[in-house]
Amino acid sequence: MHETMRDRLRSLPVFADVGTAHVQDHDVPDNPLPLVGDWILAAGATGQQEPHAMSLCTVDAAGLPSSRVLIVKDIDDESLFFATPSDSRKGRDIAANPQVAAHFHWPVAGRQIRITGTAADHGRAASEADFAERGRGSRLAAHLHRPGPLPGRKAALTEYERLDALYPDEVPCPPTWTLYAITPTEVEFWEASVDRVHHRLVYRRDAAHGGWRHELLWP
Ligand SMILES: Cc1cc2nc3c(=O)[nH]c(=O)nc-3n(C[C@H](O)[C@H](O)[C@H](O)COP(=O)(O)O)c2cc1C
Repeated sequence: MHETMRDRLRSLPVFADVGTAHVQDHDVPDNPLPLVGDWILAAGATGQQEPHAMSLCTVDAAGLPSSRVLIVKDIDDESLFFATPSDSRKGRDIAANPQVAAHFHWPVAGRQIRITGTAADHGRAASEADFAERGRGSRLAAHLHRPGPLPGRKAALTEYERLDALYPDEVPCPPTWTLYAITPTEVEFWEASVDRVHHRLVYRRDAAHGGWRHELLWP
């Protein structure tokens, strides 16, 4: 019998080999942000590639959502940071509507984190410091970003070579290169369990109390 796409998708294993260690009550910190960093590093230790890659969902002025993957460059007690051009689609969306959602999924660890919050430009000095720490290839490539269609891949390669010759030493930071801070209002930690009784721990920022409140959620 011909195997349909439906059959093939439904036969793929899910949560076949997830971890059995879960966040325990005594591990639950007051602030979720350091725990996000801990989970990224723990996912890396399981062999997960790019454990600091997250999807970021933005919404444009008309309410149309879009998402893409980004690298997290830093996490402090208030925010997660990523860098991108301010005139990119996501940059224009954030200028129109700072509400964002971010998401990590680490299949090997059987974990995900969902974040909602607001994104804001973290300032010129921080953006330039981020740019200065990038490798030469990615600093040059940042200058390739521009709106509108690319006539062909050759045009991008030729432009890259022109930039390489133009900037033999220092590569200047493009004025649009921006380090953004995502300040979460909600962070949910989710862990798969082989018995399907998954673990969910949600933190919500509590403005009145000036900190975070957390609770468990039904699977
Ligand atoms: C693993 C991975 C990491 C990425 N990291 C970044 C990043 O840190 N910054 C960035 O601007 N784009 C990054 N990208 C490319 C983005 O996903 C996206 O294609 C690009 O930023 C254009 O997005 P936009 O048109 O929605 O603004 C990454 C893609 C992948 C797959």
